Amino acid sequence: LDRVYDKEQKTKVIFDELISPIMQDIMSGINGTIFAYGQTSSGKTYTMMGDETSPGIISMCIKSIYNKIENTPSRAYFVRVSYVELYNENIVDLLSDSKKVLALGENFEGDVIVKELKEELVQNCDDCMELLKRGEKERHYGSTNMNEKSSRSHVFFRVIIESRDRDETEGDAAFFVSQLYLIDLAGSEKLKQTGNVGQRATEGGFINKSLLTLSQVISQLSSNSRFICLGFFVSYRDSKLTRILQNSLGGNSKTVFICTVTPVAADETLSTLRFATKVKCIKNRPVINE
Ligand SMILES: Nc1ncnc2c1ncn2[C@@H]1O[C@H](COP(=O)(O)OP(=O)(O)OP(=O)(O)O)[C@@H](O)[C@H]1O
Repeated sequence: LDRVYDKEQKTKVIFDELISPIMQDIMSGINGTIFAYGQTSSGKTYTMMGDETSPGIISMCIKSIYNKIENTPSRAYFVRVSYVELYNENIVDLLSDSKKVLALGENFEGDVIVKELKEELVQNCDDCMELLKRGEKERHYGSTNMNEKSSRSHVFFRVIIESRDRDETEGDAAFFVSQLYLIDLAGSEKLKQTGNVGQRATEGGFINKSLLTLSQVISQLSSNSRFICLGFFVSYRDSKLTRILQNSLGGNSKTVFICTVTPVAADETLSTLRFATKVKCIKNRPVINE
């Protein structure tokens, strides 16, 4: 693995050591993805969202983006944000008042997109944080025996950054376009440990199934990494989670997986570490999107 952090380490250290270099690239047209992956109650949401005393990775990324914008007056930046939840295999826009279930499709370049997804143009750091909070209120959380406030869905906060040199005339200017995906996955869970029944058990079933597909895709990518360019089969289509993440997992993105573990269950820790080891073998091919 690239780094191992113990429980004393602050999220800020992870940001400085692993995420900060990606933030430089994001501002220059290279896509980035940051995942939190691990069993239930191991600290994924704590790491990504933070709490009153410790800011999370997402707010640090937002601050870093606007810091960079303020310090680069020679370029004009346009920032758009979307926030999506995948709950029981249904995609819902957390920033839209309508709770309509959205479909997946492909754009002209063949990249997977969420159809009819609202993208908000954001002018400053405070507005962006406000959107994050607004979406956060709409997310599905629920109480289980393992975690009083357990994420019942996977959530994808996406920031799209376009920029051009202010000296060039608008029509002729080359645009950099990059997207940063910040993803808080729901955690794998065992019925015996969570004590879930009814709706919670149904949610747990969907969570485990999508994570299993993610794990299979990671296995295929890690063992066939050299052959992907030759069209090796990868089962992205087996779940919406892996379809949405197609580009971030085996394509044009610099991707960081933060894998969280807890001593509560040793076998789950082992499986998370195996997953992390496989992820480390995947070779993406990020390019500047101009
Ligand atoms: N590094 C940490 N320092 C202090 N508290 C933490 C830390 N990591 C997690 N916690 C606390 O542990 C509890 C579980 O964490 P969290 O909800 O982030 O887990 P999770 O992996 O997102 O779980 P789930 O998959 O069920 O949503 C929370 O009360 C959280 O505040």
